[in-house]
Amino acid sequence: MKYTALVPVKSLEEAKSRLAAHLTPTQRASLMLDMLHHVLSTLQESQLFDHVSVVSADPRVLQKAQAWHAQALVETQAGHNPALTAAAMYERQQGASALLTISADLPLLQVDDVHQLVVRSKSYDVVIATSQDGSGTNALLTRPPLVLPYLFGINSRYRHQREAERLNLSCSVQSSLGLALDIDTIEDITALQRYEYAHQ
Ligand SMILES: Nc1nc2c(ncn2[C@@H]2O[C@H](COP(=O)(O)OP(=O)(O)OP(=O)(O)O)[C@@H](O)[C@H]2O)c(=O)[nH]1
Ligand SMILES: C=C(OP(=O)(O)O)C(=O)O
Repeated sequence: MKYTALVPVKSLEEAKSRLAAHLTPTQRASLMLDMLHHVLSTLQESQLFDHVSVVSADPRVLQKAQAWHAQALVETQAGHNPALTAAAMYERQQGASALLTISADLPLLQVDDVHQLVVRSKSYDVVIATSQDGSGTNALLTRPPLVLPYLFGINSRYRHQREAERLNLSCSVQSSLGLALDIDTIEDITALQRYEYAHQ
């Protein structure tokens, strides 16, 4: 079984747009890259993946991805779902038998979170890791790749679950702090700072 991980990253100028009122463009780009570095390091440290890829339209992101020992995939189809679909087709061609798609903005992600996802995927076709409010998808592990179409966007957790049901795929939902706390809003940054203060 060849597990591969795929991390989609928006162009830095557009990333973290919900933080535009609070952070300068330089701060947003550097926050994004710091979080990406953490996610890539955690995936690599887990030693669960044949390799880790980053798909982005941004040359700066792709350059960093390579420097951090990930494979850089140029976004050939614009937008979150099309970019992932094209990249997943490529990974499938390269022999991936299971594919984890995971957000780049998970600063509390730990090896154990990733380990649990992979363990669960041995018994299910699809594993979904939810965002904090339960409505989004922060990670999606499918075996084989593309057995479920990517439906990221509003209420994607429910849309992925319903589509899995429609396609008669077994599906499990996982929630853990490391997978749930994605940094989108100023409230998320406050929650992260509180967590770090309490655990320092
Ligand atoms: N390659 C690629 N990745 C994307 C695209 N849209 C979103 N992502 C990535 O998908 C994950 C979740 O993205 P969002 O939370 O929607 O976007 P964001 O930049 O983090 O935040 P907002 O701009 O505030 O929506 C992050 O890793 C993003 O970088 C896209 O069009 N192309
Ligand atoms: C973050 C999500 O999607 P998008 O990036 O497309 O808004 C999601 O589906 O939880």
